[in-house]
Amino acid sequence: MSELHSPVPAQVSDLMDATQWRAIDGFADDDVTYHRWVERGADGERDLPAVRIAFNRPEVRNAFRPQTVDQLYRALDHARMTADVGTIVLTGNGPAADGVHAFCSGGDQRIRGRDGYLYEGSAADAPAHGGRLHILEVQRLMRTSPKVIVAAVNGWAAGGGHSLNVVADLSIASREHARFKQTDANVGSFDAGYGSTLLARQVGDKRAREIFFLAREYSADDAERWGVVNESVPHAQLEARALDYARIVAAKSPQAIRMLKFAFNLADDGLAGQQVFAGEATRMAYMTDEAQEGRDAFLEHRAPDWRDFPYAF
Ligand SMILES: CC(C)(COP(=O)(O)OP(=O)(O)OC[C@H]1O[C@@H](n2cnc3c(N)ncnc32)[C@H](O)[C@@H]1OP(=O)(O)O)[C@@H](O)C(=O)NCCC(=O)NCCSC(=O)CCC(=O)c1ccccc1C(=O)O
Repeated sequence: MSELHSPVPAQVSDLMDATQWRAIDGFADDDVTYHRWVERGADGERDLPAVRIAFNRPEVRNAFRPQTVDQLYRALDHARMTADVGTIVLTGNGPAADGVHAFCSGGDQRIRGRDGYLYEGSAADAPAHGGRLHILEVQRLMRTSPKVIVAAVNGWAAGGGHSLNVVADLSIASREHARFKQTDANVGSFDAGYGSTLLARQVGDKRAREIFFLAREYSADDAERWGVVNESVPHAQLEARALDYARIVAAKSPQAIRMLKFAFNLADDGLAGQQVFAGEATRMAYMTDEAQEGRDAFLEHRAPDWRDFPYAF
């Protein structure tokens, strides 16, 4: 436990209990906020095994522009590489000035060019300054991250925001404010990858077609019944429930959790999924005396001695 308390961060959302979080150094971004779960007590402060990543553009229902996607990717990747983090809570800040809550409403249609979404202002000089569609890179990172990603759907999940909920490992929705609508076809877009295919796995083929083809709004309770979220909870309890999930995940074996996540993904992700699963299997193999003998024999310029390591039966 650290002796010092970090400053209590700004209250970025109605649901965030700021006393349970600290800002993470080097991430003073504005389109996305990134916080580490902490426990502050009389005897100091300690980090707890979850982070909170939130869209922070409530005035446009948390739509993402290229800068938003860059910041989201950077935070997710930092969380991926933080060894004592088991769970990533993905949510939206708000509500907006009109009182409406949003998780994410997908790509920002105001800056959509002919070949993708365009950077604005000084960011327009970024190396990849043409049209971007890199929320798909975020989706892939969500799949390959060994952490459990919990979507805390606090309001609108529309278009590409609907797809992010689909890609998350677990989802909880605000009973009063979460609303779901797959609007891609309304605006000439189509998530023909995870957003549609995994959705069909979750809700069944006919229902997935209905959600995409008809783009009708549905509620948190519908989402729970159909299997788009794990549970619908009272709005005020949303983030606390996500942290309950984080607490439960933290009580499990980290190795078992990541092997299970990658096993769930393997068939749908094809060879790329097999590679991710196999990478973890290789890591486990490296931990054995047998693999160490292979390495040592090479370094000692001798033939490996495998006699202690029988072929399995
Ligand atoms: C979410 C709504 C249903 C909410 O409706 P409502 O509460 O009535 O609010 P509004 O009055 O509509 O909105 C308030 C305010 O916000 C602005 N706004 C909302 N959403 C967006 C948005 N996505 N882009 C820009 N601006 C937005 C809205 O204009 C209002 O502002 P005013 O100034 O007051 O006018 C409803 O808002 C809604 O339907 N929103 C649009 C949802 C949508 O169609 N999203 C885009 C879908 S396509 C997509 O996400 C593509 C991205 C993607 O994932 C992808 C797919 C395939 C390949 C690659 C990619 C990729 O990498 O990007």
